[in-house]
Amino acid sequence: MTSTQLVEVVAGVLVRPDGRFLLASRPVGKVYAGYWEFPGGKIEPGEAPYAALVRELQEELAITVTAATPWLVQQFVYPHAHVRLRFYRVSAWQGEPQAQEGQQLNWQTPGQLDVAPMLPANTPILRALSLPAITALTCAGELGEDAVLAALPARLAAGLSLLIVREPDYARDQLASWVARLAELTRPAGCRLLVNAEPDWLAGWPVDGVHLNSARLAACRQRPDFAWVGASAHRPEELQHAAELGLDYALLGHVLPTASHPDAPPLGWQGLACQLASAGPRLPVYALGGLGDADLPAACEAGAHGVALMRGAWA
Ligand SMILES: Nc1nc2c([nH]c(=O)n2[C@H]2C[C@H](O)[C@@H](COP(=O)(O)OP(=O)(O)OP(=O)(O)O)O2)c(=O)[nH]1
Repeated sequence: MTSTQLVEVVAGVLVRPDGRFLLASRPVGKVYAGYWEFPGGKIEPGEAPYAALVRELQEELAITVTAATPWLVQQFVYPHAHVRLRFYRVSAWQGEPQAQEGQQLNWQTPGQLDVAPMLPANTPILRALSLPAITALTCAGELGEDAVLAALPARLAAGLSLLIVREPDYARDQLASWVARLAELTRPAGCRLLVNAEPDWLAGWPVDGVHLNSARLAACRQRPDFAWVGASAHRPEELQHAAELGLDYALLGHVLPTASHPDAPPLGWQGLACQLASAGPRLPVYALGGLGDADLPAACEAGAHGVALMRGAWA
């Protein structure tokens, strides 16, 4: 095998209801033996990716997958092969995973990995796993700051861990004081706070990162220097650009009719699924636009990482 051949691989991220996910060690005799990976393996000639996933997890873990959705796609050049990895999130299966090939199995908590070493291609996957399924965007310009602040504690109590401040009509000083008010609630709750603004504005603000609107994303040539960086996208090419910059997530929409874009037709769930399939998302993508908590299963079914709620977060 030469490194110019593209080897197609599927891998399953088994996620339990408590949020923990399964890793397996690569057995003796395989390349990178002893490294940790997500269970899976090579797609056979003529085999559909989903069928390969079901087969591999049956062979390696003796389980039958009953619910899995496409998630991220990564390419990586190893000395032994150039691989394209299709990761699925597996949310339901029959049987209890049991190592069939002498591998070790270990359930891990997102963001708190305690096994090593991990296959190098998987680093972005582990970071993506620490992003929540539901994120929220503020819209205080429309609803009023007090309405958002009144609803925020319940959101934080329900596990909100990524809040994006989006106030396109705020001047810099107004935005700074709004962010400070929000940080008083988000900081103690361990919720990351990102702001949709000029990255230069945020020096010294109590934030964890920046969110680029699509115009800033288009102009961006290098990842801004923040712990967390996301962006808004409307087309597959913008998702690709965000991935090439090494951003942590993208928002894609609008999926359903929304007051933010009254004149533009919504993508719909089918349109979202088509865009995600054509982009082969290399970073987690949140569906955005006219959505509520109840839309999470449809978003995941379409291949999104989760949902981004705006008005639907504060109702
Ligand atoms: N299964 C799996 N493979 C991964 C992950 N990350 C990653 O870079 N890879 C790479 C390692 C290998 O080069 C390739 C998978 O090939 P493999 O040798 O494990 O495939 P297989 O289970 O079909 O094994 P074999 O029958 O060919 O021996 O993908 C991952 O998380 N899971």
